[in-house]
Amino acid sequence: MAVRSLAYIRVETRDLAAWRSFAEGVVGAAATPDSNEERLLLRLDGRPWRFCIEKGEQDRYLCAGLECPDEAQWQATVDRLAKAGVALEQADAATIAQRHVRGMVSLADPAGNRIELVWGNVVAGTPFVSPAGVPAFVTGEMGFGHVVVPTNCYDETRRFYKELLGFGDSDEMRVFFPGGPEQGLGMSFMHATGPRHHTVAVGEFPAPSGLIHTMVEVPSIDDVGLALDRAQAAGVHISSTLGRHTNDKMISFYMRTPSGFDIEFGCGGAQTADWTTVTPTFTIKEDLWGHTWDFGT
Ligand SMILES: Cc1ccc(O)c(O)c1CC[C@@H]1C(=O)CC[C@]2(C)C(=O)CC[C@@H]12
Ligand SMILES: [Fe+2]
Repeated sequence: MAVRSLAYIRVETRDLAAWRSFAEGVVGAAATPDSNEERLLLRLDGRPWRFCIEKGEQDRYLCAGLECPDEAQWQATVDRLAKAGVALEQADAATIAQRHVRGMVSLADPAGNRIELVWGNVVAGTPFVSPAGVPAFVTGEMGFGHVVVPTNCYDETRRFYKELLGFGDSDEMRVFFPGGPEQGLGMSFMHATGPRHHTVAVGEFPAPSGLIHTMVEVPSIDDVGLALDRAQAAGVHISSTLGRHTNDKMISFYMRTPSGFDIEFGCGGAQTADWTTVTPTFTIKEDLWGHTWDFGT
């Protein structure tokens, strides 16, 4: 009765052309033939798409597609949410077809972050070919990566993911900013049932775009370095230099998307096959090395 992975995200943008050149030329995602002036669908793997970028009036993150492994687990999770009094919106057939899933309800977490709870593994049937030569993205049963969402009600938001969506604690930390609160700002990294270290993290930070960042993973450090070269050549804002996180051991850098949030681009993230074998950590130094931040404007 739990979420296994991050299936997709949806994003709104005023500038679809900017997103297309960023996604294809820098990230190395592949725009699908279904893309048009209203909607850019981006592949990272054998799924029909992982990012849906929609033309709109604002630049902002819309929602995460969180996936249950099968219909029974999805239904049990939906029932638990309903019993807890969470407002659920049943998706119609057209929406389910557009998302390339088998079932979907939409809802919000206590901080107002939108979630589409889905099930179904639709296979595109054509190979993923990166236009930037990325050999592959590390996805599969781990999902495509993670999202870090903002919250102004930290404890309640953590409880929601753990008690209602079946997440477990991987790591917690307090982040100290100059002029920030003395007790620091909370960050909570939570795992779904899949092996990825965290699928959702919540941070006590504001995020005007709606998202702090989303992460994609590639097989090797050279794939990360080549992406950093492409980002710098394209004049993309580098939000953080290369570094290695203490908690999930990922080596990554962060860059600014046209919608104002960051993409973390990394490799070497820790995986756990059996979550009963690990004790959640509390990290007091965020990085083993690197990750110097430039939050920009
Ligand atoms: C610390 C950490 C561990 C694993 C991750 O996948 C990960 O993204 C992070 C960094 C989280 C976090 C952030 O995203 C925004 C800027 C933050 C708050 C910092 O200034 C330090 C930690 C950073
Ligand atoms: Fe991250």
